[in-house]
Amino acid sequence: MSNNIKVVCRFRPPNALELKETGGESIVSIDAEGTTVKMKGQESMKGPDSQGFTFDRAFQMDTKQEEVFEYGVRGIVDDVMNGYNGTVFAYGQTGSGKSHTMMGPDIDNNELKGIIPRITEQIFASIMASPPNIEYLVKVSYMEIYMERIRDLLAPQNDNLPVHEDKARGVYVKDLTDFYVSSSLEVYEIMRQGGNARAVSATNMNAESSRSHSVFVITVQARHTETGTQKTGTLYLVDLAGSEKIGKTGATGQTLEEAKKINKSLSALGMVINALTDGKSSHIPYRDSKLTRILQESLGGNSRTTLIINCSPSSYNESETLSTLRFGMRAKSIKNKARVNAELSPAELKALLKKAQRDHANAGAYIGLLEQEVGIWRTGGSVDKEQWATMERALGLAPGELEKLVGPGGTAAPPPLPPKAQGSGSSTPRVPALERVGEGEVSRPMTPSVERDEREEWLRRENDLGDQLAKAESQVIDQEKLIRELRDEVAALKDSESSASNENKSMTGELSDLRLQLERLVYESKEAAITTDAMREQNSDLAGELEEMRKTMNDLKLSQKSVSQEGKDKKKAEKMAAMMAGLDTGGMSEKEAEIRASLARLDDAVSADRALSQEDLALLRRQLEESQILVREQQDKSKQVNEENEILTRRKDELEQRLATLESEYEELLDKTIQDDERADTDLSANVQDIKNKLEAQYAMKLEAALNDASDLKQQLELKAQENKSVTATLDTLRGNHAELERAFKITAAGIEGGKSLAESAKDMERVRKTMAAQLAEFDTMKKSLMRDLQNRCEKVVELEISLDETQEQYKNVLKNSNSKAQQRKMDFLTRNLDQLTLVQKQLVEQNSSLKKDVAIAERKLIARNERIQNLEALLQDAQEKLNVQNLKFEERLQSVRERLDQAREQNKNTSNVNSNLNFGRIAKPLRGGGEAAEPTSVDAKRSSTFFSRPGSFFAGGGARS
Ligand SMILES: Nc1ncnc2c1ncn2[C@@H]1O[C@H](COP(=O)(O)OP(=O)(O)OP(=O)(O)O)[C@@H](O)[C@H]1O
Repeated sequence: MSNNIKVVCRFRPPNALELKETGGESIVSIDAEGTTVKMKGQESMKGPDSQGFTFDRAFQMDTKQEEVFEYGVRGIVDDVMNGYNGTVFAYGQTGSGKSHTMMGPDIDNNELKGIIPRITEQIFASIMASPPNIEYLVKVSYMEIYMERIRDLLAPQNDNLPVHEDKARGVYVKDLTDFYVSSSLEVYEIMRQGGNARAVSATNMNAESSRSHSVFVITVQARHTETGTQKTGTLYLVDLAGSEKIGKTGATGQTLEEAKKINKSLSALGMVINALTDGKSSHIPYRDSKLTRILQESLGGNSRTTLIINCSPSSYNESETLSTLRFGMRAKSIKNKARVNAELSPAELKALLKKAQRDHANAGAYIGLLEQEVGIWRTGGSVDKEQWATMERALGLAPGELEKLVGPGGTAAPPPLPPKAQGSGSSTPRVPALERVGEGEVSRPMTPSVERDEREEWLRRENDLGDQLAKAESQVIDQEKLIRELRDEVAALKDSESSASNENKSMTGELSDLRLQLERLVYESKEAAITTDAMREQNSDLAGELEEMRKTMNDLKLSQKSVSQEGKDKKKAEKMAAMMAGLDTGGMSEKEAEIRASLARLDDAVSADRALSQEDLALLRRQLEESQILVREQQDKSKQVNEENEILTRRKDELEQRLATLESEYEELLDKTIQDDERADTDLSANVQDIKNKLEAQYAMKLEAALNDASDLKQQLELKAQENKSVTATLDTLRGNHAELERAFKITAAGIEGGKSLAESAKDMERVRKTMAAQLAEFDTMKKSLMRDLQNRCEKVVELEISLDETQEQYKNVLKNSNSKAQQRKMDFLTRNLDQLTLVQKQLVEQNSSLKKDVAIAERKLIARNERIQNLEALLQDAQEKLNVQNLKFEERLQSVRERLDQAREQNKNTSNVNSNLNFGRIAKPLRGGGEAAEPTSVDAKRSSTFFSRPGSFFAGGGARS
């Protein structure tokens, strides 16, 4: 039965972009019948396009989903339920509303849901309404054609399925997973699962644009449970990829490749339509693309097909809309030959067998007759023309009877055996479908120039080749993937190699830098050593200078000391002079001289035996008185000396006490000064310590000297006491002498007065004289010793005073040390000098040590760097070795990955039938309706049940509507 493709056109409302670009103005007008579309755009006004495009139906922008379904699709679903194949195509540019039409924006929304949900619902509604003696099996599959590869969306790992064709099934996709479904919800779930697996890539025109063709297949098998007859209707729901020109999508690179391939299948579709409609092509290029190959039956074959062309009403997409409308127009004239896909029941098969057996028996009888005739002819005999072997004669029919049976112009096909020849004689009804099978009628377009007998073999071979091709393609793809991975790996390795070489370079650079640094360090080290030596020399020079300065300082100190000693001596001499000046020895000497002169005169008088004159006596008396006065004076002086001695002793004690006080004060002050100095400058602590030590040494010396002096003074005091005693004794003696002199004078005076002899007087005088002389000598000696003693004492006192002065001076100096500016300056100067010297020395020492350290560090660094260089070289070598090892490992791993991949593929193939998410659909679920066979509820129900409600009607050809 021939039927044209139904083409409907649907316009969508202008989208945001179009509103923005053109203000939403529509350039489309549809006539009152709703069949002809006219475009008002510039391009459309030229040529035949200006006449408009007439379709089965043209839908306005505001057409409801239901309307499109009712007009364009419902009939096809009915036919599918009746065992016909059906196809619904959605064609149009990206964003023209294909998905909107096919699926709809919301499955659960009654108004908005698209064709596919409505089809699903209608199928199950029809099943529910069908009589219970018809058993249905509904199964679905979902695939995508992307980049000329068929991917199973319900088992996405199968991404390059081959297309097969055989006599029984026609064209089909091998190994495509199908799921049995028993409700719309299950269908939706499967669609969702498949939709998730779709390859979607955004383009500039529509963010949700799909650049793959999707094909949703619903197969409905209906089996009459009583007769066993079965028919199968397959519905293809095809959402084609965007038909726009590549330039407009802004596709480049990979997307451009995709677009080209997609366009290849779309242009193949166009070529097929052209070939089908131009009326002269003997070859239809179905095999040019996977899409046209799968849809071979839908285009010019065994299918009821509706093409929905989706268009934009805006001038912005005018050229795309025009090309879409032209496509629709061309497709409109395609003629299909839809037929029911029925399978023979056992009874039909039996009838067929019987017919074949009968034909065989007829042929056998005819052959036997012919052989008989041939035998006659061969033996030279002849057979009358009337007796020639014919089928009629073989079958025992009257002449012309066979023609009556098969009809005029019939073929030489043997007529059915007469009832007698049919054995049982049971009548088998004529089955047109069986006759078609017997006649080899095939509604599918046949491959030209291939003999029908060879066709099966040819298809088998083609299928095998298709399998091999798919396998090879998969292998190629895998290989390409592998190559890509290997390329990536190689690139990564190259990168790592280049980075390693860069690292190597940088390390080499670093190495050379390090070497340079090393050389520089060696050079610097040498220089430092030289500098150190020079510094050492300078240091020793400076140490010498320091030593000299110290010596000079000591000399200066000594000279200062000697100067002060000289001054001290001078001072001492002066003091001694002043002290000694106080001691009036001259008077005594004069008196002594006078006494001595008187004694000499007395001696002279005694020796001359002359009597002493009154003058002499008066003189003697006077001298005696004077002597007495002198003695008294001497006594006074002695007393005075004693007193002075006591005073001196006291003063000495005082001085000693003061010295002790001063010493303690000095110590305190020294400590204080040192502490102050230490606090003020801890760096000077060493110097202060030096000074302190020196001062302490000086102090110890002075203390020792003072103690020595004190002990000397004690000794001298003892001596003095002894001398005092001796002076006292002398004084006593002198007193005795004086008393004796007085007595002698009295005697003399009495003698003179009493008339004693001169001789006695002379003797007495002599005695007195001798005594006096002895006493004088004694006195002289004593005087000398006293003078010596006095001088010594004076010296000691002076020394003590000087020592005291010095101590005071020192004390003052110490005081000044903290106060005196000059001293401070001097001290500061000296300290500075000392500091500077110390600093210089320190610096030199530090420089020296730092240089030594630097040299040591440099040497260490050098060693470390050398080690690092060696390490780095070793690491580099290691890395290269590792790289090689890794390379080998990688290759091994790659090999194992390949093997595992192959294994996984194998397993996948085996397990592809198991889908955890869709585990409800792998078992056939026969569905039976609860509808009344005799009273169908609707036209559709009628359609779906006509077949089986009247068994005879099946064989009478419950044909699809044309
Ligand atoms: N008839 C319509 N009524 C209202 N909106 C529509 C209609 N047709 C399409 N649209 C809207 O236009 C936009 C694009 O539609 P859709 O996605 O169906 O285009 P498409 O042709 O399937 O695109 P693609 O080729 O990318 O799949 C969507 O937002 C959709 O809702």
